[in-house]
Amino acid sequence: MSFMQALRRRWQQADTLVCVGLDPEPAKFPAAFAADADAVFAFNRDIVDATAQYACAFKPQIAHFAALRAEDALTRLIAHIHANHPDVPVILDSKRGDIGSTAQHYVGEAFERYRADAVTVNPYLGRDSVQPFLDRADRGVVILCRTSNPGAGDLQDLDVGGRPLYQLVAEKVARDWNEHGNCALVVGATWPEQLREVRAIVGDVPFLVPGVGAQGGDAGAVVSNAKSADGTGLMISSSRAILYASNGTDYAEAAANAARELRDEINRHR
Ligand SMILES: O=C(O)c1cc(=O)[nH]c(=O)n1[C@@H]1O[C@H](COP(=O)(O)O)[C@@H](O)[C@H]1O
Repeated sequence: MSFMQALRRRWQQADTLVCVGLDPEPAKFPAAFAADADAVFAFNRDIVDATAQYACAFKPQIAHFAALRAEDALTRLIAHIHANHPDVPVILDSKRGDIGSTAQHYVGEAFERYRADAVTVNPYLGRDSVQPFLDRADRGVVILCRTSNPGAGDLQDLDVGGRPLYQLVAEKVARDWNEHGNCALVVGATWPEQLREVRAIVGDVPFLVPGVGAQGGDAGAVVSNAKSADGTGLMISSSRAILYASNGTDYAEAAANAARELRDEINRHR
């Protein structure tokens, strides 16, 4: 089954638009992990198992693992998700982008090495840099459009023939790059107006929407402005607010509660 089929099925069957972000920061782990040599894997595994029922996707962020030399933990974590929660697709957040010959190796990294179902990609180098990802019709290509950070507009809002650049990115992806129907767009929860604008341009193309929780975005406004015609179309992603909801012995339960509360808040606005 392709990433898009798995995502749509998960939206329907589990009735959730929550994406659980996996961004390990050992300093924030509960004390019980201090003596655990495999803490990065063990903590994330516990979070995954506690939150899977509320998740339409998991999104491990690669730098959080690589900086800790924990690539092996990332490999095992994704294998654990596939084995134990096979209905929940995995988006590798690596925001890759390079000339085509190098991009091919990033494709191998995401889909062969880590066995992710989808990957985040930076479109700044243009279509040929994204093409090796687009060619993998079975995998999702999640393309940065209007990011959640305060400086998103520095470049993404620049005027290109009377329109901001992020709108052109949205249009190109939806009309030209999405030949296999495997594209999604990143639009931050911190920008409700832009969410509405991009939805109007791209029809039902799914959005990955980070920026609720720690970055302060309003999940209700995201849903009202950016849901697709059938009330889905969104992977609303939260990392720290779920992962570190408690650093006590109840960390897994607290993470599950945070994910459930986010799901319920989202569903109230659908
Ligand atoms: O592609 C992303 O996932 C992403 C895009 C974006 O515009 N903003 C953004 O915060 N992210 C990622 O989403 C996560 C947000 O984490 P929290 O703010 O803790 O929920 C981090 O892993 C970011 O790298």
